[in-house]
Amino acid sequence: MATNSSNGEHRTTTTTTQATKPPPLPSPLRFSKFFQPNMRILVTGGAGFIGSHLVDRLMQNEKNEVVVADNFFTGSKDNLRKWIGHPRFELIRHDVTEQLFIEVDQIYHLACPASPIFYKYNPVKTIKTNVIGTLNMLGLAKRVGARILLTSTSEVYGDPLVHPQPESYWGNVNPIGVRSCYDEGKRVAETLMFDYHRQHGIEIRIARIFNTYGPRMNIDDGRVVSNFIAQALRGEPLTVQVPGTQTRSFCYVSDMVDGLIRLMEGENTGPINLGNPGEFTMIELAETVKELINPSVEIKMVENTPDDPRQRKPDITKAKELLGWEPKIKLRDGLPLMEEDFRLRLGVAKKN
Ligand SMILES: NC(=O)c1ccc[n+]([C@@H]2O[C@H](COP(=O)([O-])OP(=O)(O)OC[C@H]3O[C@@H](n4cnc5c(N)ncnc54)[C@H](O)[C@@H]3O)[C@@H](O)[C@H]2O)c1
Ligand SMILES: O=c1ccn([C@@H]2O[C@H](COP(=O)(O)OP(=O)(O)O[C@H]3OC[C@@H](O)[C@H](O)[C@H]3O)[C@@H](O)[C@H]2O)c(=O)[nH]1
Repeated sequence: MATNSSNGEHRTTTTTTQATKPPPLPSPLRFSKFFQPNMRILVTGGAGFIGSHLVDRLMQNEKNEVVVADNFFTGSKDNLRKWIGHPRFELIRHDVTEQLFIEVDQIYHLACPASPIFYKYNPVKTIKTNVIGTLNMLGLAKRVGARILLTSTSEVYGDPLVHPQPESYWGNVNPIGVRSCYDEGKRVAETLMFDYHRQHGIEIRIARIFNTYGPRMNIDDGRVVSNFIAQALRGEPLTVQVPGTQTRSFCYVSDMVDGLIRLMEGENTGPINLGNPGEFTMIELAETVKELINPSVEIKMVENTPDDPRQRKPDITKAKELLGWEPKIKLRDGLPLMEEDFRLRLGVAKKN
């Protein structure tokens, strides 16, 4: 340290770089227990839509122990019903804006509301979840030497001026808009991931997820696929927000989980786009849902919300080359699988 007080100011300059401390060894007791997992995995946000499907897949490996930390803001214990009480599974009611002290080998950090309605509900909390939550999970990763994967988002590209979006595109985001608690929050989360990687040698992985859909989405989640399916089953008009020509690319959840696990297990930090490159306007989506689920339903144009991105489609060249991953399930095949789940939950039987 050097102190300069020649002009009355006290400036401190650090001249030494801090050496990275190796993580502590796991507790010796860990290896004296009857069951020895190969891997103890933390899934934050594991009670949510993507998180609970990820947990299902991770639990299939009998050498994994899975710990879920969730504050149940948009997630539910119901999504994890089949694992509660299982000896390799633990569920903790925990808010990631608070520190968490546990011993794990990998962290899938998903905790964050994802539907615009929910992330805009309490924007200050959303940005805290993204920034403080990610900081806390990186602190945990540093303390125990765990590898950490962040589920970032296509929203980091904002209202993109490059189409389709490659990972090298820096985006077009409104930093003071109503979506910024989420998209700027995720951008800071990505920055934190890379700074911990460069400064502390933490093993990081970043997935930029594009719109994902499937069973277990909240019925009143507010996102477009769940809205249209619920509306079609209830016989209500499908609400297309104007202009209706805005596009999205929809990935079925099992493909997404496959991509996330490949990214975690592979050698690349990312960011890597994970999404289905099939691109649809919202009018096309409404027409497809109408045709497949309820041809008698009406399509109604309604008001939109500010800063809605006009187009979105992932360039998945990197995912193909680096992870050997590409989605298998087309929209027309995925929608009926989600319809089945929504019918059961809404109690609407299929007419023959
Ligand atoms: N589904 C998509 O289309 C999509 C697209 C891009 C990115 N993502 C990202 O993937 C992740 C999962 O999304 P999802 O669709 O499953 O959403 P979701 O809302 O179903 O799940 C989010 C989970 O995080 C929990 N959570 C929220 N805030 C928390 C907090 N402060 N502490 C602890 N838990 C908290 C919720 O209760 C919920 O269980 C999110 O990080 C989201 O940003 C999703
Ligand atoms: O009822 C509806 C709901 C939505 N929409 C439109 O559908 C499009 C998609 O909206 P959604 O609410 O499903 O989601 P968005 O694409 O805006 O954001 C999504 O993508 C990126 C993720 O990070 C977010 O978590 C996710 O919500 C928007 O253009 C919206 O205007 C409708 O036309 N009708």
